Amino acid sequence: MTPKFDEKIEPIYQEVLARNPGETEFHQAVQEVLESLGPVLVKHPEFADHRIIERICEPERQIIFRVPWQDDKGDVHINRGFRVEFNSSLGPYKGGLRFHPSVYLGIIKFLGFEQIFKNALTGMPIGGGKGGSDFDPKGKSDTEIMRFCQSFMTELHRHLGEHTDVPAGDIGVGGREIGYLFGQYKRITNRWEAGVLTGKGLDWGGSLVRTEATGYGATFFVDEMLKVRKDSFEGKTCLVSGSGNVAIYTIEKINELGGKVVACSDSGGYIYHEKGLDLALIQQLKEIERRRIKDYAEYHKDAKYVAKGNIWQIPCQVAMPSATQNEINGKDAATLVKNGCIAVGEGANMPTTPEGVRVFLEAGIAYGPGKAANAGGVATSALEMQQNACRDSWTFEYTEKRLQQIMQSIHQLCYETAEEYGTPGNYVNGANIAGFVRVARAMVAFGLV
Ligand SMILES: NC(=O)C1=CN([C@@H]2O[C@H](COP(=O)(O)OP(=O)(O)OC[C@H]3O[C@@H](n4cnc5c(N)ncnc54)[C@H](OP(=O)(O)O)[C@@H]3O)[C@@H](O)[C@H]2O)C=CC1
Ligand SMILES: O=C(O)CCC(=O)C(=O)O
Repeated sequence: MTPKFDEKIEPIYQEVLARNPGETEFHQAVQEVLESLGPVLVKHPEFADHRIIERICEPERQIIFRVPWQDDKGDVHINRGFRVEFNSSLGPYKGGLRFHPSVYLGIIKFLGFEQIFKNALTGMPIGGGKGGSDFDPKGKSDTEIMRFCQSFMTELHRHLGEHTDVPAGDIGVGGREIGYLFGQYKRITNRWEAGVLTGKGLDWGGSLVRTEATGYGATFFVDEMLKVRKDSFEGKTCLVSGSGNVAIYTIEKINELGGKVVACSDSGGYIYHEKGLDLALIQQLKEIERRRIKDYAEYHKDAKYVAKGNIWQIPCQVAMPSATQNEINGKDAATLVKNGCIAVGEGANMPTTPEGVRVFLEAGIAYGPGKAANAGGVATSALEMQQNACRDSWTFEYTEKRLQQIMQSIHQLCYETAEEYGTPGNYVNGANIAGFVRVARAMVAFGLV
């Protein structure tokens, strides 16, 4: 599909393609933002004078390193580690670490690029970065995970600091991995520096609600989009892809708001349970036993497991992709719309292809892009940093209220910005423009750095 750029922006995009060959996910993330920015340059010619778009597309720093580790049999393995410190205009680099065999520089750069604008939308003092490794945690023992994390942090620690760069989790990195990473950071630096990582355990500097935050936040965002349409989750049939951290807490909050989630998935296939998913069972299988979603059907004979099935073919009113990038293509989007879907909220990062995004926008459904809808995770990480800075810990109720207010204000900002720029209801434009303008203003203020 041909991208639609303003004539001043087309050459910038061509330059990004030429300078970053083969990084298709990064190209896609840049395309999506740049398509929104034409009217911004008309309103703010100073951004063009300062070549803000060109500068924002170039990471401030990219770190690639070797991660050697030993498995339980004593065999040696070599993985590759990454940290892309993309933009520190609004605060220290902030963004998760992904451990997955598909990871390469193009994935980390797309995630880091998205993170710049997402973090700006939160209104909190955090810049954008992302990292990870092509290490596959699946099927590894706890001791293998520990040795890998220790080796990864042995290199990464020199680039981190509470005022410099603050990682957290993403796919394949949860509380267990953050524990091993924090332990190694503490050991190497001889500093108990809580603010250097977020997603920590509650006994050692973590924040209540950080575990739930991305899923809860995405659900709050969809709730706001529904309110604009004088609607709610009450009685809605919903699909949530994935069955990891984001998916689980999306399901929990949808249930609380009166919706019914009938299907979720993992990379093996999806489970369909017409009367509504048994969330306690999913948590037991995924969070505790680290099993596959197909095992759900062993416990519920009226549920159906479809190996390699396409979850988006199930009729629903609300869809919340919460697994990975490009999981909804143009055809899936058209199927969702045809089957009566009225709202899509992206818990995952860039889960919809550009063709899919176009289908949703043309259909006029409520479509909340990831950089706005899933910002609750990183926003609550920033709340964790605030608690660490004042050596405090807040209650669940207070922290969740703060999260909800942040999601409401992100929704409002995207909604109003879309209107201001002549595309009412287009949250893609609203999020891209509002996030970009915040970062661009700071970059102009700093001069040429
Ligand atoms: N954790 C957070 O706070 C935030 C996460 N996100 C985004 O949310 C998404 C999910 O992250 P999170 O829940 O933390 O990760 P988890 O590792 O906890 O869960 C990921 C889930 O997605 C599935 N999945 C991953 N890759 C693929 C794939 N290639 N094809 C099909 N299914 C896949 C996994 O299945 P399997 O186990 O079979 O691989 C698993 O069910 C990601 O896009 C992440 O970037 C966004 C904001 C914050
Ligand atoms: O909490 C964080 O710092 C990172 C969250 C994240 O990786 C994301 O928003 O995609």
